[in-house]
Amino acid sequence: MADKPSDQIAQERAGRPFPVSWDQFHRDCRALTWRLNEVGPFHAVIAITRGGLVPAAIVARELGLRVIDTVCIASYDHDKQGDLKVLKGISEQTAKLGGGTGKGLLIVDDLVDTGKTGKLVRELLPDAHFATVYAKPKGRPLVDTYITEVSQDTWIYFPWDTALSFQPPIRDGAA
Ligand SMILES: O=P(O)(O)OC[C@H]1O[C@H](OP(=O)(O)OP(=O)(O)O)[C@H](O)[C@@H]1O
Ligand SMILES: Nc1nc2[nH]cnc2c(=O)[nH]1
Ligand SMILES: [Mg+2]
Repeated sequence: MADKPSDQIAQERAGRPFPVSWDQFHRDCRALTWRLNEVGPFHAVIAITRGGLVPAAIVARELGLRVIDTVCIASYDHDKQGDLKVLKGISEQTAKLGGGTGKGLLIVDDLVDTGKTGKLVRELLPDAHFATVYAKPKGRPLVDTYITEVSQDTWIYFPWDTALSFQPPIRDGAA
């Protein structure tokens, strides 16, 4: 049988679609930074790629941090989670700043869902502060600071994954 198109799979998976605009995302990142500003100071920001790159840039700008590193992890193929792969860890230089355990380092990701990614990063840097913009209930206990909680059956659509498109009128069956 032919595979379903990926947009159909995403639609079926998206029990509750939660689309986020650039404007909203920027606002939520700034709200996250207000909270983080009370917790720091931090030596460096570590973005979990790729989704963490955008919030990390905004948070780093607002906190005045210029040392930014990445942990590169691949897990979801679009909306299906496979095995986690650490494609790249943090640099030796950043590891030193965090005393080997991540103390004083700020890890940023766009969201936690099942918490698998967060758990892996926590194992790498147990004393780092882990912040996400959005959190679903299963992953929430792994996060130190987040802004908005959404239900586990929500699928968040980020502005870098979406584009404006025509919507049929509600009366004609639009969701
Ligand atoms: O809590 P979890 O169930 O582990 O899911 C959360 C992770 O899933 C997404 O990343 P993804 O692996 O899709 O890669 P991307 O950031 O490159 O889009 C998201 O950006 C988080 O990093
Ligand atoms: N875009 C997106 N990626 C995810 N990865 C895990 N959960 C989600 C989600 O709700 N939205
Ligand atoms: Mg990610």
